[in-house]
Amino acid sequence: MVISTNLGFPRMGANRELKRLVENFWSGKVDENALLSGSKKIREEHWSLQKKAGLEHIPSNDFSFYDQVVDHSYAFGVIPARYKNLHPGLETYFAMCRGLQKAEVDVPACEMKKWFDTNYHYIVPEFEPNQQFTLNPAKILDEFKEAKDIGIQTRPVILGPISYLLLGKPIRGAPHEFEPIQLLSKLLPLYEELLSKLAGAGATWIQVDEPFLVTDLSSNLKKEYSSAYNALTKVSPQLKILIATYFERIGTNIDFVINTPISAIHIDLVRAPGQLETILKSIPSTVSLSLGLINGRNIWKANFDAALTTAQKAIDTLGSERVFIAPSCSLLHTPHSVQAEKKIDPEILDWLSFATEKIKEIVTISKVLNDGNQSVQSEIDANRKSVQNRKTSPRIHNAVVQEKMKTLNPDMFKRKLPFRERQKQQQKLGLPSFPTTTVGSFPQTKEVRAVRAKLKKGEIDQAGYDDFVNKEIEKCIRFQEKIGIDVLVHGEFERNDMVEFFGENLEGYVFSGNGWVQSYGSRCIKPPIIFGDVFRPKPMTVDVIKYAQSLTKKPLKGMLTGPVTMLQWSFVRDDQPRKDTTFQLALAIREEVHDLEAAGISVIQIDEPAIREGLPLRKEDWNEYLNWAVDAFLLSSTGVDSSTQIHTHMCYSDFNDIIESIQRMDADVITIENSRSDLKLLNAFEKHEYTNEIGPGLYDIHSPRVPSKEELKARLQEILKYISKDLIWVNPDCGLKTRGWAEVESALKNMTDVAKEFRSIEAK
Ligand code: MET
Ligand SMILES: [Zn+2]
Repeated sequence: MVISTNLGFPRMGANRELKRLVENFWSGKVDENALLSGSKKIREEHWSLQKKAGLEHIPSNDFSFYDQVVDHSYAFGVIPARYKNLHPGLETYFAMCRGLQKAEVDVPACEMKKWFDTNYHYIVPEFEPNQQFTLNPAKILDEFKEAKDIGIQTRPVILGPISYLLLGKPIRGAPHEFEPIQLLSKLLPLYEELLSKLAGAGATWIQVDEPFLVTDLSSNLKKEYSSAYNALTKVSPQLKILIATYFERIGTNIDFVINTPISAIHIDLVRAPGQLETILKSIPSTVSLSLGLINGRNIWKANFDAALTTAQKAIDTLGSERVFIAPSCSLLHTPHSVQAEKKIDPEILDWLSFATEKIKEIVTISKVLNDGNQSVQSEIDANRKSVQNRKTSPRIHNAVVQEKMKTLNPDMFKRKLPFRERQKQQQKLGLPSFPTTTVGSFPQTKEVRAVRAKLKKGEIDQAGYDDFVNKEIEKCIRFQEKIGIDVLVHGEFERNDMVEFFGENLEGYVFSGNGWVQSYGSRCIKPPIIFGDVFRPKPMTVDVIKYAQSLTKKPLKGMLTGPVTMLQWSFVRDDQPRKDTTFQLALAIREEVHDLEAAGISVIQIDEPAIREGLPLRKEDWNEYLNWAVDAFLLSSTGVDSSTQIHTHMCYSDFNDIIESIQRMDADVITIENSRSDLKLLNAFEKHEYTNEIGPGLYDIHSPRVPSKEELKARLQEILKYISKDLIWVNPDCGLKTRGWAEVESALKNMTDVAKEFRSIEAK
């Protein structure tokens, strides 16, 4: 008999109840008791929902008030010294997550980082070389008991010791040679104690997540891994350990695993279906295999027939007793349920499956494998019909797009002239040295958002809305002219979000009403869904940009979101390679670029903030990705005259390892975020002799602080050490939409003054 299992359920609740609960707790609207009882209710609902669906291995401790990694830090006493004087309990916990400012206390939050290649962010643990660990297992044990109290035996989920340590960083000032993994032998006894307590409470299976097993690990970790799992498996004869890997193939890291007496291993067969064969060959006869068949990171219905074929292959080799059916990873990365979707077109809605539906899929597949089709024949028929309909629907396949894709030729991926010659032609823009610009958005004030909400509710009409936006644009332009910005922007007031705006204007996209996914803490995002061939039915930004340009004699920069970012920040099709979808997006943007140029716009920015986060987890896969990602950018940006200046923008700081790809993007100007990290990263541009123009963010827009002129001068001086002065642009490090006007005015004024000062020094 195969076993139906889940690796983790989204925490927020059907209507983001958890978000509201913790936010109300933070603002003092509800007390700790209300928080605890409210969250207990959410957990119970989620367990019951999975139980009712017929799922056998139901996870516990997949819940968190903020993030599962910070929960582990709290459970093992990994609390940085700066929080030690706070009240133990929730005050300390939330201070680590979000900082704390109250009478006499002012502590910043811990660093937050992306969870592997997802859009979920975790709180980075900080380890001291002589770190002391203390076990505080209450949360993990209590949640197990809570479920037991309502008659549900759960499989607790914990993060394995190797991955937990590898996710962390040394505290600031720790000696160079210190690496957190050196703490393993000290941490292990606490993991053993935790497991023994769980066994004591009645747990029989435990899921230990070791996602680092899908990354390139040094072989000396192998010893650490063996000693860790040899110890953990000895804790209790009644406790079986499942090691969970996800997001990529386990590869040769399987060697780490198979020599330890674990009871089961989970593999991601959605991301890495090819690994099944090898694993079936190497898996020891005492180990069960958990098949990650249902996509835990996307929103499409599973293809039952395909999943059943794969599962059958595993059963043929291992026997059904040793096979689990599972999602590819925790369902944390999918929304709660399609039940709440009232507005999505019914044809498309029928193709979707969120977490609740995915649980049912897992159960149905398990039933077929165990008892044959009889009891679930109607589900199988419905699934076949839906899968078939999606494959053949005219909504998905657009002949015009397909034809266009066939006509792509190498000339569409390069500018007509090399950068140096384009640079000469772009002198027509009449820009001074140290030209100033911004990254695009200006403050999205409460008022701007309120007017957009009114439009959505039908309280004002489109003309009224456009009128309002036009006035904002005019104000924004007058302000930029007044302080002497050289390349102006319109301010992006008409855009709710840089991806959603374009998604709404392109065909092939659909938007959920309630498809929220946790991004960090209580923050959720609702990624657009790309379901079909993408195309641009009509110009998207030309009218607004033309209007903005008509207000000024200075060059006005047209603002677009790049193809890779459009892809990365959406739920994407699983019926064609990501590359193909990205190229369709690129073609749509290329057409927009063309129309902007024809409308007289001679500076166009195509933002690609997400290009780096698309990097695969395995280094050997980087080139393939970077090749098509850069090609997509080139396809979107190169159809212009040499005198048209193409800008791009990226906001992250590690440029070193992809600098050659950035060079290949061949944007005339790139503005980058670098003000939060130090300027060392500009080394990348110097060392690799990056040839095009660069605007290293002169100040950090993520803080309301107004940088002084002295500060800005010092930074620009520093930048001059790395980048030759004829290539330097002066700009903030990202868009200004989250800031208030007062700060923006002062900061930009200081920035333009400093640029002017540098020009006049140079003139002398
Ligand atoms: C996350 S990058 C943001 C770029 C966009 N043009 C903006 O200014 O908001
Ligand atoms: Zn940015």
